[in-house]
Amino acid sequence: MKQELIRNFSIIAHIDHGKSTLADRLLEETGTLSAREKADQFLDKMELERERGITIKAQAVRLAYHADDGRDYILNLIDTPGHVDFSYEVSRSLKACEGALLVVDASQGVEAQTLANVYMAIDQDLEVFPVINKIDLPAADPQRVKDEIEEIIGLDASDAVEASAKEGIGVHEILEHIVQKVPPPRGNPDAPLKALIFDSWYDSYQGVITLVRIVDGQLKKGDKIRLMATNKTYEATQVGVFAPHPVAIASLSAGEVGFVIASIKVVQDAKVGDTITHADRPTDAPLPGFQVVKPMVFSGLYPIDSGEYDLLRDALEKLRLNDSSFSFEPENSLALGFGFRCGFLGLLHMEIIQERLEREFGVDLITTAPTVVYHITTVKGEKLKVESANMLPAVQYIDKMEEPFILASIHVPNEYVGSVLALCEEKRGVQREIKYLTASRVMVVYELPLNEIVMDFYDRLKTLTRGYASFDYEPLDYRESDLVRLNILVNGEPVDALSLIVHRDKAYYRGKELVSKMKEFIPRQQFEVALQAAIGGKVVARETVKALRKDVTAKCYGGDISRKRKLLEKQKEGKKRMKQVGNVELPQEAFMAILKVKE
Ligand SMILES: Nc1nc2c(ncn2[C@@H]2O[C@H](COP(=O)(O)OP(=O)(O)OP(=O)(O)O)[C@@H](O)[C@H]2O)c(=O)[nH]1
Repeated sequence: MKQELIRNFSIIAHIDHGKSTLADRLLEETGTLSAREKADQFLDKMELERERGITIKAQAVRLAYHADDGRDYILNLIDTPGHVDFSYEVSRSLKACEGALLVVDASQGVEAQTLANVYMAIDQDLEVFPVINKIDLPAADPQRVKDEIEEIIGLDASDAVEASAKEGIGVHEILEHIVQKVPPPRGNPDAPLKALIFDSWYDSYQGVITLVRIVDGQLKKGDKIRLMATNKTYEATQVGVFAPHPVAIASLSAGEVGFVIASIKVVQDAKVGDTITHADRPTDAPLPGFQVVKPMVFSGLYPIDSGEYDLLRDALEKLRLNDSSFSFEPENSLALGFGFRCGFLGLLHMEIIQERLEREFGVDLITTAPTVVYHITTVKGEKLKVESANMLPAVQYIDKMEEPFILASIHVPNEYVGSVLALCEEKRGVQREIKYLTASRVMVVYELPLNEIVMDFYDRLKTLTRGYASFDYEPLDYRESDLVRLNILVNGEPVDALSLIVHRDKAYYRGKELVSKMKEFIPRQQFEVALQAAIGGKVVARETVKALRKDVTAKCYGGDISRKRKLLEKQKEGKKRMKQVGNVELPQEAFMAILKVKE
């Protein structure tokens, strides 16, 4: 395939601005998708993705396009994840492209997430051109959005395409822009092979499938290949493209995008960002930018029924096969028994995994509140990484504690700036910048402790701004901080799974709020239940759940049996999520109360 007839591009968009809908339109317009497939958005693969309307895994689809200039082009659409948790994957997907469409909702305008990805694309020298989507909406204001794109991002929006992915307006024009504006790839097909892995996943029939962009050289079926990060060699048993279904081809050459199957057993051996070369004629240096992504957020996952421990372990192993950024190791809790401490890229990643465990694998879980990784220096000078309060050494052994900070950018209409600033201050933020992007939109930049973000920051931001704020963050550094371990005691027994690490200034307040929230969730039992919050040996708050007096079904007067049964069933359902702690039954909500504490 001649490189001048290839265009590799991706679509950058804020969540819900219409990326998947537009991608499907492009597939349809180029005849890549059959009528039957149009019913469903093709690019969002997993059921969960479709339900939540978010794109998780990057994918590449080859489109054949007969352009107005009479030539036949190959357009490779490389789909990128749309969430801050997956920004490393986004960066690698963009590396596989020469250009990007910037899709902006004509009624919403530029949002924080759009910005992060668009700057990433500009940094990587991609040709970025705007598409104003959803012009069919009554609230659409394409001119305002074009002005915003020019003012905020500094991109020329004068010939931005005005489109409606929903109604198919502007789709042909977008394809022509891709052909005319995105530069063709330039790689040397005769040089030693350099192929960038920008996605990989596990398939139970084929093993690991990697999506690659050939930067230099050629990759043929049967070639002996080497993955440079692990230095392991394999045979490329299949080479192909998604069009959109997998089609085997003889070889992929410089500039092309496709998949390689090479009997790789686990995704950990074919990490995103790694370089594939030939075993017998290797390239000198791998492609730059390879990173091993590290989990940022940790949480304990425990089966409600301890008999499901093996089931949970198998499910976690299956999920890890497919997701090299997810980690887990066995953990033991006095309160919850045997479970696993799991590491995630961020909160969304965590929710996705938890949901898949319950939905696809049928494991009922108790999850503990998410925490971050703290750096501890002991009095002996040892350095520890601690990701749960229970791993924290006793105070007398700790010399210094550090916590991770992030740089958060929040975009918000100016009427909400006051509340956003108050929230950031309350969350121990350090203000960096407040900037008017337009007359009515403001960008607020704060340095914030990640520990405060994993609690309830995002939900509160959304509530305070009625959903109008958009939020993006990147890791910054570790800073020394005055942190303490807050213990929760149920009838005098410390519940290890409920301990948490908090800033000293907040410990008293958080402890107080926590026990009062827990009180709401813990059903009355045959005896009184005391809930206490303590720092070290010092109790800082106490609440009591009074003993049960009445029969719950007593109010079902008149012997209405169906109603009575319903109530009992409801109770049974509730039981499923109960965990026996000492002699007290705690529901899942009590464990999550930590997250629901408002300050
Ligand atoms: N009115 C209107 N709605 C649209 C248009 N394009 C997309 N939508 C709707 O906007 C919503 C979000 O569209 P998606 O294509 O799923 O958005 P996305 O950007 O892919 O979202 P993520 O996958 O979460 O990144 C859906 O309900 C679409 O039907 C459009 O041109 N006009």
